[in-house]
Amino acid sequence: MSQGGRGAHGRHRSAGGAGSLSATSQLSQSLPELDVNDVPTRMGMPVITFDHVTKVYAAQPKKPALDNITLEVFAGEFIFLVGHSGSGKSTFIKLLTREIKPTSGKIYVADEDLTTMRNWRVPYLRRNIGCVFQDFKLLPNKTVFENVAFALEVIGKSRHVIKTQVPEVLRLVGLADKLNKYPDQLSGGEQQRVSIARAIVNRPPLLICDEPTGNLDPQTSRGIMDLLERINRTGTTVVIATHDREMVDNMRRRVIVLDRGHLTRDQERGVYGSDV
Ligand SMILES: Nc1ncnc2c1ncn2[C@@H]1O[C@H](COP(=O)(O)OP(=O)(O)OP(=O)(O)O)[C@@H](O)[C@H]1O
Repeated sequence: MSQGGRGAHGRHRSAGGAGSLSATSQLSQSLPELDVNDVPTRMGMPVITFDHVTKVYAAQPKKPALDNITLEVFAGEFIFLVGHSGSGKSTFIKLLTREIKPTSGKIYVADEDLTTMRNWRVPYLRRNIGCVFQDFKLLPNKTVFENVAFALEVIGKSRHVIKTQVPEVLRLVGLADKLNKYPDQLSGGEQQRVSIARAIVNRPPLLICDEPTGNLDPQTSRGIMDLLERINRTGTTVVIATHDREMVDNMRRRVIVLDRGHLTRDQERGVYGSDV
């Protein structure tokens, strides 16, 4: 076990000032898709770097939501982020998607410095991060196909790309026969599969899941975790915030424990543990 001692590189990288096309290609170049048989851990550039990150919300000035967090996540890793309610997991995720900024410290996603990133670049960052939530967040008046297609439409993909990629990703998540169903015609597990399909249809190198099995029974949860593991094997880096003890203990992946904003454990092939 290591206690979060990886140490960030402390690099100072420029966000660059190029136009939107260049911004997209820079991000996708720096967040490469890996081959199934070539999933290095701890090699090359980290996908995520937290370098002495502290986040203090104005409403709680004396109690940092995250306190001096330093860690690195490498391409192809599969990580559980665990901790009691209020320990800082959602804050960690919101920092990664640049929903919020740290009070101090540096955050990099691939080579991009999120702390100095201009607002206009944030949508390009988010194209490289798929997000899955506990409550699925599907559009109720769109079909399964349309929900997934919408994620491509909003980033300007052509009809040809949509017609090819949407059925392909729905096959991958096991929903090829539900294309024309509406969310309320699906089980919870199926709805979560749609939301995973939507998150990965643009092939982001990083997938972040906030309590993906929180609303699901144990058997359905296992199916969702199998799917996330399969996605990880294609090279996608997966970060999962969860309270699902059984899942964490069964899967034995890297476990990062937060306790009242502190990183208290960073364990290879970890368990949920009695400190959570
Ligand atoms: N917008 C906010 N304003 C003020 N304090 C906040 C805000 N969001 C979160 N906090 C506080 O920051 C701390 C960390 O909260 P956070 O939501 O990150 O925890 P969490 O581990 O995700 O909890 P849960 O498991 O319940 O989702 C808590 O003390 C919380 O009350």
